[in-house]
Amino acid sequence: MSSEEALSSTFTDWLFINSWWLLLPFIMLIVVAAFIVAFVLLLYMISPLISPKPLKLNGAHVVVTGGSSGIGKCIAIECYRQGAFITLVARNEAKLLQAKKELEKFAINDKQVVLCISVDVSSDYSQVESVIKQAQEKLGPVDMLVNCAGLAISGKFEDMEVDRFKKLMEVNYLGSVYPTRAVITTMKERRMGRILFVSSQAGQIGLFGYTAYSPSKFALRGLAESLQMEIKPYNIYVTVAYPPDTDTPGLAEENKSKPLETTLISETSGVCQPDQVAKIIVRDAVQGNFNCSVGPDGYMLSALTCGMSPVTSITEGLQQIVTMGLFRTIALFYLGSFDSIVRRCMIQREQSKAADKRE
Ligand SMILES: NC(=O)C1=CN([C@@H]2O[C@H](COP(=O)(O)OP(=O)(O)OC[C@H]3O[C@@H](n4cnc5c(N)ncnc54)[C@H](OP(=O)(O)O)[C@@H]3O)[C@@H](O)[C@H]2O)C=CC1
Ligand SMILES: CCCCCCCCCCCCCCCC(=O)[C@@H](N)CO
Repeated sequence: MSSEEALSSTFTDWLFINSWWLLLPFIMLIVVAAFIVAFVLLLYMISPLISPKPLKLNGAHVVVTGGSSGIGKCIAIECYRQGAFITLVARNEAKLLQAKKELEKFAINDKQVVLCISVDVSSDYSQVESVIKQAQEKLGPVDMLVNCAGLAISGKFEDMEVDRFKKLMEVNYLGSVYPTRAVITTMKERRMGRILFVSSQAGQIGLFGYTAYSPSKFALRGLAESLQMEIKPYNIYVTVAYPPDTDTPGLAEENKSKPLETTLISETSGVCQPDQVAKIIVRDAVQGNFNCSVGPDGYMLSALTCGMSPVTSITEGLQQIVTMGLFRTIALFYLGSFDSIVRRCMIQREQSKAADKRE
């Protein structure tokens, strides 16, 4: 072998060895991609295992706080129509009796019972505990608890009386903690149950006028996430519902003192009918979905704000992964338009104030 030949053969060897190295990143890429595909397929395969078994409402005992009016009443009707036994909880007895009458029109068999209990869910835990005990003695253990009693007050931060901040936390947050605390032990013993919290779209985003209301609805999400992690092994499923403005006596009352900005911003997702909202909420609670949104804006908001919340179906998880960036882009436009509403209202107010002074 001439020295020239020897040189070229070492060069080919060198190239051969090095071209393998060059291929390595591609091989790794293919292996990683194969792993991802296999992982997704595996998740799909086990998805029926992680989706809870739907709750049978027929013959179940459903307790609805705030069940004498609005969304709560419609949720109670929806469950009653599917054969449930209902306990309505609220303060005003006349309204409770009126709601009971309305519910009874939807009976599907003659065994069904509607029980009314008058109590303030937010003031004293021992009272709430004792009325839940009464209800369980009469209609059996609670299969589903619907925390819907709530109050909305809107107004500018500096106009809001300071005690309103406390009031809203008491009714909307503690008023959901107490009934939940009162049913949870029995549910864990029975290894079954559903807990529903009615939050609001204002529990997903903070908006002008909701400095007191929004935090009380955000709090429910924190409670729900923590609680779900504790009770999932006991086969108990938590649902948080985030409705938009819904045509109820509660909304009519809130509208009497709503700032113009809040009205204009809330109009984005329109006004829903309580029976439609109730149907969606009951369906999600029965299925054991953690998240329950209403309408297209609600869907986008929920995907956008899912954070580390539990996922109840693989499809939901995949949808969140794929849509989040797009929805954030859309959200930036919404935020821009909300800012301009607020600025326009401010300028208008200042102009009319100046005009008043001149007169
Ligand atoms: N309507 C809407 O636009 C939206 C409402 N929501 C939420 O949905 C829930 C229901 O709202 P909506 O149907 O409009 O409200 P309504 O005012 O129509 O009904 C509220 C119900 O809660 C009861 N309630 C209020 N405070 C207490 C209390 N301290 N103890 C026991 N019961 C109480 C009321 O009865 P009583 O006064 O006799 O006690 C009534 O039955 C609320 O949590 C609200 O924040 C969320 C998004 C939108
Ligand atoms: C991709 C991003 C989409 C963004 C959509 C934003 C929509 C904002 C509308 C918020 C409406 C708030 C309703 C509060 C209702 C309520 O709880 C009270 N009325 C109770 O009485």
